[in-house]
Amino acid sequence: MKLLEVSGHGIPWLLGAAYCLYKSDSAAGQEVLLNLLLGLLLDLILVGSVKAVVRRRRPAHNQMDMFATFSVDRYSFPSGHATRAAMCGRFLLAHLVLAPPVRVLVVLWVGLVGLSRVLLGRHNVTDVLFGFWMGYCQYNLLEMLWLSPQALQGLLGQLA
Ligand SMILES: CC(C)=CCC/C(C)=C/COP(=O)(O)O
Repeated sequence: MKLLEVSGHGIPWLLGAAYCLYKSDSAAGQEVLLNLLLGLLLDLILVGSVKAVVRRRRPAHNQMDMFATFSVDRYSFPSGHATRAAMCGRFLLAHLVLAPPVRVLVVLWVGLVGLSRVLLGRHNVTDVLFGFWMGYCQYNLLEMLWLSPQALQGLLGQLA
């Protein structure tokens, strides 16, 4: 359960995407990884905002022993792990060429991350279900905001 928790945490995803971006030598790879990073940041902002507005307490039996949390993470609605798993799961399925068994594993991982949030006592079922829906929608938003290489060049040009 703890391993599933780490696998859906923001830090490994952010560090992993940043490292792959640093190592990537193809324009297509860089485009995908930069947009993944954008999605991960967007997820943190949106989940933090909803948590701060709704302020639903975590289940009473939860022990707050998670690593690297923000102050809003004392709230439980929605599950940030569920939003991230759903969004990243869709991202991987859409942007990586994966064999069918691996695609099944990705979907299984998304479901198991959600299940582990409830079994670890971190969340109520509704936090996770809403999190899955929100993560699914966040992926749609990311597709709409998708930064093309041209947009990136324009952005970097403006910064320089
Ligand atoms: C410090 C960073 C980058 C992310 C925090 C990730 C986190 C601990 C989210 C809380 O998830 P749940 O809402 O599922 O408990």
